[in-house]
This record gives sequence, C-alpha cells and structure tokens, in this order.
Amino acid sequence: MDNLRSLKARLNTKINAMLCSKNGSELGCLQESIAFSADLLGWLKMQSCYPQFYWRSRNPAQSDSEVIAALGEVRRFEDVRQANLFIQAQPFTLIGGLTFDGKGYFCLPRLLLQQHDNHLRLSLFWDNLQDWERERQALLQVLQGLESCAALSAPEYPIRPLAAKAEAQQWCSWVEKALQYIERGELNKVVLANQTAFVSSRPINPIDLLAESEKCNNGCYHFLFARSAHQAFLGSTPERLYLRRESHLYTEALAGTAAMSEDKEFNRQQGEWLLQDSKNDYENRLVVQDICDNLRPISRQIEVGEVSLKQLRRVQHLRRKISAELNPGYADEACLQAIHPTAAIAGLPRRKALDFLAATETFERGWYAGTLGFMNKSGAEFCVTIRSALIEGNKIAVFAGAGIVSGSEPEQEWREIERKASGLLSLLQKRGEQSCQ
Ligand SMILES: C=C(O[C@H]1C=CC=C(C(=O)O)[C@@H]1O)C(=O)O
Ligand SMILES: [Mg+2]
Repeated sequence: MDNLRSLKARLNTKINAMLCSKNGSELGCLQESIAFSADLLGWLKMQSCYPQFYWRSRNPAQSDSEVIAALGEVRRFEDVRQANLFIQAQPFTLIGGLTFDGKGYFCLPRLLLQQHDNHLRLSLFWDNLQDWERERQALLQVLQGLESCAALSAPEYPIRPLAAKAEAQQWCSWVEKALQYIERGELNKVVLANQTAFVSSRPINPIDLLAESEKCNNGCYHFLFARSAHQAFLGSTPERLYLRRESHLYTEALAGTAAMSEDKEFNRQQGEWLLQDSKNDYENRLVVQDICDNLRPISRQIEVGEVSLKQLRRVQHLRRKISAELNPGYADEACLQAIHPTAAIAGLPRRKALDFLAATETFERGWYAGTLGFMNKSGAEFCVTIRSALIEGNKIAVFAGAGIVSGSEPEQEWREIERKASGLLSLLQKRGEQSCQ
C-alpha cells in the first residue's frame, strides 16, 4: 500500500495548504488517479467513517468493469429528482439508490474510490458553504486510513435460526392466496418474499461475508451499504436494473428459476427443462412486458433479445436482455421511476401487486429488492438488490422471493426461495480451502 501512503501524504499537504475556495462554486473536489490495483473490500474493512458503500459491477472481465468504495457524505438527496438535477449540473458521481418502496438515498460521498482495471481514481469532496476548518478536519479524517488494508478472513459463524417471518406452511398459504387473486384475474403475477433471521455466537463481519460471496457467487454484482457501524445491508445479485451510457439503455428480464448443483449433467438437464417450461417462460415474459410497457413513454427502439440461461452457484434463471434509446431530456430520474420495481420483484399489475404484498408479507423489505448503484451525467448502472441480507451485530436476516404466476406450486416456490437464500447462508460456515459449493 506504498502508493496509497504517498498519495495520502500528497493529499494531506494539498488540503493543509488550501484555503476555502471562494470562486463561487458550492462544492470543492480534489481528484487523483494512480496506477494501482487496490483490494477495496480489505480497505473498507479498516475504515471507520460512515456511511460506507461498496459496489462491484457484474462483469469484472469487461473493460468497463467498475469497483466503487465510498466513505462519508457531503451531500444527501432523498428525492431522486433532486439527485438527477445535481448530476445534470455537476460533473460528479452520486452513489445510492432506492429501497423496494421507492425511498431514495443518493449521496455525494466525502471520499470516493473507483477502480478500473489497474487504475485507481480517488475523489475528495467538500462543501464550500460550510465552515472550512470543519471541512478540512473531515477531509483529513477520512484520509486517515487511506493506506490501511485488512486481511479478509473466511467467515466462521456457527449460526442458529432465530425465526423466519413465515415458516414453510404460512408462506405457502400466502402463495395460495396469491393464486386465488390470479385465478380471479386481479393479478397476473406477484413476487412473494420471506425474511429469515439467524443469530451467531459472535458479531458477523459483513465485509468478510461479502468477500467470501465475491469469491463464490460468480456472475453477480456485489454490494454493501452501511449507514453506521451497527448495520450493514449486503448481497450478491445476478440482476441488473439498468446500465445507461448517455442515452443508450440496457436492461433485462431475469425471472424463472431452476436448481444448480456441483453436477454438470444435472445442471444441463435443469437448464434444458427451464428453457422449455411454460410456467417459467410466462413468469419471464411478464417481466419483459412490464419493462417494455414502462419504457415506452420515455424511449424508442426497444429491443428484446432471445431467451438464455443465467447460471449461478445454487440457481439458474431465464434471462431476456432488453435495450432501448432514451428520448431526449430523459435520464436517471425517469429510468429509475419507470423501471423500478420490476415485475421480477413486485408483480403485475404493479400497483395491485404492491398492495397485495403490503397486506400479506409480515416483514419490512427495506433495501431488499431495492436498487443500488451509481449515476453521473454520462452514465449510470444499478443492480436489483436481491440475494441480500441485513446484518446487525450477531444477527443476520436473509431475504429471498419467488414470482407467483398461474401454475405455481407452493412447495416448489418455497424450495426455490430456500435455494436462493442459500447463496449467502451457505457461506457463513468456515470453508478455508474448501470449494465454493
Ligand atoms: C425475487 C427474487 O428473484 C427474482 C429474480 C430472478 C428469478 C425470480 C423467480 O424465478 O422467481 C425472481 O423473480 C429473489 O431472489 O429474491
Ligand atoms: Mg420463479
């Protein structure tokens, strides 16, 4: 971490020599890029400033792959409209997203690290309208641990179940109720979820768990959002909400699920079955329909790709890629509001599905099935925060859901959500050199 040590010394000197800029701009920014490949999770583990944010894009092999780590908060926007206006006016990146219910949290962090290939870009922000001495202290403080990096340890947390919000029988009764609504034509689809809580004999380190998940849950976005030291929301999701490059929009319908195991032949057979299964295809097509209908008012040239398989460690999904061209004047405010929450996590018709979920599920979804990512004037990317968990000290609550459509069988849907939850839960016991299964 020598590069970071000398970068820190350089930045400290600059900050101490600086006077509050009176050039009229409200925000100040210092940026540096160095040729360096940082372990941003190991780095984050050593940091004590909050909020903390970590986000790794789904395709690390691609040249535009991105890893982001951020600390602190200089500006906060709870209104997506204000956040969008900000990035239209300022050349900065905001991080954050929307909860399942659409509550916004976007922020300009105090310190932003962006890793592209072998290049690390550091941005420091301050508010010129604040007392400069206070801002200066905050900047020096956020830089304090810049060169520190902790070793990540394999998680070893013997856990015992506290309680699921709904046990199998109750959850299956929710599915039965959903099927009645579907039969009466009040709903086409609703995505029912569950929250299962566990307790460990010692505090669970969210960063160690996420690092293990990054190793094992390939093909996923990895994210962590901790507003304080006492609570972290994290996960590894296969699902993109959207990627925007200028006015080009790339999204997808990810829905319809079969099992995955260590056995290649089993996985191939399951994949083949999934591609031909009409219930799963319908489940996926409703998401396509929902996304396309919602994109139509703000975009043109909507194209839907062929169906393919997205294979993960414990499950595989049907996926149809969708692309569109945003109409002039539309950007992330419009995209987020149009697409989220999709029929892959809420249902169809959306409003009725949301009402059904509010009246049925017995837990708060919070950030589960929300969206997290980043946005700036030229582009944005957000993932859908499924396959996720909330950690508070010794406790972990894991979330998983399944799309209920005509033809759904309650016990099968229950097995589906158990399999989805196991993507994270299976990582809590020490693995050492063991494989990721
Ligand atoms: C809602 C979840 O998964 C969605 C994404 C892919 C497949 C799904 C399904 O087949 O039901 C769900 O729509 C979840 O994992 O909590
Ligand atoms: Mg399903």
